[in-house]
Formats: sequence, C-alpha cells, structure tokens
Amino acid sequence: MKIAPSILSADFAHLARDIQTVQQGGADLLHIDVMDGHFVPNLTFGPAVVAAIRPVTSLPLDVHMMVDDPEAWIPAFAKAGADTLLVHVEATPHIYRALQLIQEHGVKAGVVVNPGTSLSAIEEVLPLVDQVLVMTVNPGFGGQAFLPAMAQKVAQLARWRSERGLAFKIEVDGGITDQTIGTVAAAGADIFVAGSYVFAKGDSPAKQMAKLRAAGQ
Ligand SMILES: O=C(CO)[C@H](O)[C@H](O)COP(=O)(O)O
Ligand SMILES: [Fe+2]
Repeated sequence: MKIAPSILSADFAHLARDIQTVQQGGADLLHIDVMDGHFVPNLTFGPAVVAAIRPVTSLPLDVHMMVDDPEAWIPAFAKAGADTLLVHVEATPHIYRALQLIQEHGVKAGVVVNPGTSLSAIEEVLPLVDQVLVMTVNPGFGGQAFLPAMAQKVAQLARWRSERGLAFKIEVDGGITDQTIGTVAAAGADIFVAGSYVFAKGDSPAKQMAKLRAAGQ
C-alpha cells in the first residue's frame, strides 16, 4: 500500500518543512490538490507552486487537477514537474484526448471519478490509464467525512482490472483515517490519500501514517 499525504492540510506558510516531514515520516507520494474556484468551490495551487515544490522533495508528485478545461493546464503542470496528472472525467467532454495529452508529455495519466459519477463514464479509458482515483468525498475541501458506499466502486474496479488483465493502480481520496482505510484497502485500493489525518494536531505525521498502514493491513 502507498500513502500519499495531501498538502491541502499542511501549513502553507511552512510548506517545504511539512513536505520534508512527511517524506522523512515514510510517505510514498505527495498529493497536490489543484482547485480552480470553478470546477470546485475552492482555490488552491497553480503550476508555479508545483514547480517550487519539485526541488524540495524526491517524492513523486501526484497532482489532482480539480479544474475545468484540464487540457489547457496539462502542459504547464507537466513542465512544473508533476509525475502523475489526474483529471476528472466530469471536467472535460474529451477525457480520452486529455489522457493522451498527459502521456504525450511523458507524465503518468490518471482519471478521477466524483462520488456521483458511475464507473461506466470511465470504462472506455481504463486500458489507457496508469491510475484511477475514486473520490471518497465530494471534492473541494479537506476534513470531510468518508462516503462508505464508494468502497463498492473500488471493488468493481478491482474486479475489472483482474478480469481484463489491466494494470492501473486504484487510489482513494477523502476522509481516509485509521477507521475508514480498512474497507477501501479490503476492496482493492493501492494508494491512499490522506490530508487532515496525516497533518492532525497531536501525533506526528510519521505516527499518523504508521497508524494508517497498520489499519490498512
Ligand atoms: O482532493 C481532496 C479534496 O477535494 C483532498 O485530497 C482530500 O480531501 C484530502 O483531504 P482529507 O484527507 O482531509 O479528506
Ligand atoms: Fe485530492
């Protein structure tokens, strides 16, 4: 299992420090939540912030693009140093083209589904993608409650992956804690994004990530 701390819950005034803390604490990936104030009702980071983060960590950068018209932003985020670019199927009428564009830039391509979106919306692109991200909250904010019904989506994806001989990784994002990780881990998820749980007040990010790993076994 891979743990991907989301810097959405980091201290933005000390971003480099918090990134180094999670890297030393055992993170596998760094999850960066890009929000444009249109696709979701919140505004966060652009390509300049990704480019600034790139030299301060050796962790792969997992860039979650919650933006309208993602095709317009793919070249800039690729140039900024993203290792994986994740686009929402709801954000473009041309998801196949968007995923091809990501791969043409030499970056791993992921597709994301909102809680209200059926897996049928992404079935045709599964042979193309490196990752599928199942949102386990409505996108836009950290600290929301996990939606248990999403575990069925993870299980369906895992079934399709094995039946069809596909190799994409299954990622879950939103409300992941030591109480919720077990259901999605058992359903077949491989990558677990966690923001508020990892950066919670009290225990260190290293301890929080160790608790997630233990609960996800
Ligand atoms: O994409 C996101 C929100 O849209 C975040 O990655 C996600 O919510 C992580 O935060 P938390 O673990 O606190 O739920
Ligand atoms: Fe995210």
